[in-house]
Amino acid sequence: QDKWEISSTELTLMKPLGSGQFGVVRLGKFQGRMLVAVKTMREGSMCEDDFIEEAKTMTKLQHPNLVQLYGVCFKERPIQIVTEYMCNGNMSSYLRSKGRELAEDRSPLVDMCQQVCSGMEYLERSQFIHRDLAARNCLVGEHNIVKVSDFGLSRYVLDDEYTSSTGSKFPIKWASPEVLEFSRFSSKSDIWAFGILMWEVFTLGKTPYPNLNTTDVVRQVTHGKHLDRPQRCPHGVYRIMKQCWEKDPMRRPTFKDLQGQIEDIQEKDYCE
Ligand SMILES: Cn1cc(-c2ccnc(-n3ncc4cc(C(C)(C)C)cc(F)c4c3=O)c2CO)cc(Nc2ccncn2)c1=O
Repeated sequence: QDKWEISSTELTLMKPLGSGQFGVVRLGKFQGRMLVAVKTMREGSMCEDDFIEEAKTMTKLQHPNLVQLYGVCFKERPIQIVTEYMCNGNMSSYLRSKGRELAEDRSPLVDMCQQVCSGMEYLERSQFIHRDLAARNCLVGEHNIVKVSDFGLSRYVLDDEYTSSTGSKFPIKWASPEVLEFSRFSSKSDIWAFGILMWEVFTLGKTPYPNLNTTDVVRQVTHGKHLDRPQRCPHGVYRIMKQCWEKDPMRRPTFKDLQGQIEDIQEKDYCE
């Protein structure tokens, strides 16, 4: 039995944590002691065989700012995906509920962006594309620890409403021009999404392009019109967001570049 294969006898399922793209996710116990999250795949929601093949690679992606994939139960169907547990849920809800406290001093907000950037820099270095980076797909643990979650899983979603760029569930507001026009995903389209995520952080979890419908968002993005600077967002931070929204993917920074720029802001903030 490979390390990444988990037997259902090693799992005890507990309270539901919510339902995601593939069905219910529950809190669980692994080997009777370690708290984990268990996704039980809803029939027909995922291309399971392709995912099981890829799971070996994904368990090897290990970083302090990535939600760790521990393994998969696939001997019985539906398959169950077992990951690290993050006690404070997704970052979007966390920003909307706890954002006030965070915004008293701006550094926790910059720090959350820096953590996501660090996890994404590791994925970039590993030539791994997230494809659906957004605050809702990051999770929060103790002490404002933030980790990137569900990276790469969108490749296995069978729901056309989500996968097709004209589908009702497609994340239009996080999509770069080349993704909207040609479905061309890359680490540079992850960079675009990271800029949108930074805007989510500094608006404490607002939905981007408020009051705009899909057609208007696509028109604005393809015509190079960007989100405005959020009220509580320092100009230095907004300059970073705008780099992520260069129309030409090759003119966007790398996550490595962004890591350095965000660290410079943190040092400047602390020295002020
Ligand atoms: C690991 N983990 C997962 C979740 C959790 C719960 C429900 N849905 C989800 N989601 N959310 C989003 C999601 C998105 C995808 C895309 C393919 C990228 C579209 C694929 C998924 F499979 C999920 C999923 O399963 C998650 C995220 O995978 C919640 C946790 N924690 C808490 C804690 C307190 N309250 C609520 N949740 C936790 O620790």
